[in-house]
Amino acid sequence: MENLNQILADALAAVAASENEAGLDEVRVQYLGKKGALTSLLKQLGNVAPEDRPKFGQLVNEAKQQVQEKMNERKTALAAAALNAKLATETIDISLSGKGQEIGGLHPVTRTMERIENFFRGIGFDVASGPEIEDDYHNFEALNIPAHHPARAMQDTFYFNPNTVLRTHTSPVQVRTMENNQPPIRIICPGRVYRSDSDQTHTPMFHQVEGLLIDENISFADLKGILQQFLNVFFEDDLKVRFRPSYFPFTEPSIEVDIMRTNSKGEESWLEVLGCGMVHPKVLEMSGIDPEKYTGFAFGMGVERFAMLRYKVDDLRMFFENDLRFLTQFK
Ligand SMILES: CNC(=O)COc1cccc(Nc2cc(Cl)ccn2)c1
Repeated sequence: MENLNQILADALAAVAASENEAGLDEVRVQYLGKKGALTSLLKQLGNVAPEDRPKFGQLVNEAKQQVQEKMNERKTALAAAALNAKLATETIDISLSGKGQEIGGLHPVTRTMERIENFFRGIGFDVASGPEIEDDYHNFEALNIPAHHPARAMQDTFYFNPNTVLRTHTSPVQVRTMENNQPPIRIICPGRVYRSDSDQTHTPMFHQVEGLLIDENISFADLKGILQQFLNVFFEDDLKVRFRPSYFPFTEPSIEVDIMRTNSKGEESWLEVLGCGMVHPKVLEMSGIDPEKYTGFAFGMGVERFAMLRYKVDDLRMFFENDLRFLTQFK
């Protein structure tokens, strides 16, 4: 009988000492299995006096029952511990500060284009767009740029083939608008343009906004008034503006517009900011608009140039390098 008590004590100690379900199962096999220590005791029933056999059998079964109950408790405890351990690795501390969602911002060139657009939308212009891959006619000929004109040369223009180019300005959008609409026409055409000469102050792709206003009785005074007002609003200053004679094949007269800049030492200088002029009668005529009935003016400006002036950026390449230290300043 003391043998049974010793085996029972060992079994209960083994259950309590089991670290995991596998260990617990080994204890089950060791004590309750077919060849288990407790089960084996029943095989020794033959050695027990007949009158003691019922009692002995009962004691052994009670011992097995006790071990099984302890094993069930231990199995439950081990499972709970395993679950808590797993949950502990998956807990999220909701009191931690969030990663935060960075808000984006617009590119300075985009901001400048929208600023220019907003002014002209405000005085009744529509915004027109068109293809960046253009045919020779819409990019040059319709603008009175003859075949031998230097602007058509390869050092300025990207050619796909003799008749297909990357547009060198957004004027073709204005030509297409004139071809498809009769006056009054009031549009601005912002967009990408391409020039094959690239160096420190020129990039092969840059942005322009051109404008076109055609109606009856449009005069040079309208041109001056609207562009003076645009420049004052854009630069938020009552600027001194100079309209200087120039030449473009598509306007007559042609004008280059300068604004007066004063540097930190108070020295004044004229700075060219855009070109404009009264639309050449031949350009109107080629696009189906009667120059005897209608007159108009047009202008063109480089967006990066305006962005550099407004944001005091001194290197054109900054706009294209996507350096976040530069771009995050414009959020
Ligand atoms: C950056 N751009 C500049 O310095 C000068 O741009 C200019 C100047 C004068 C006129 C135009 N555009 C234009 C368009 C048509 Cl459809 C007819 C006549 N003119 C663009």
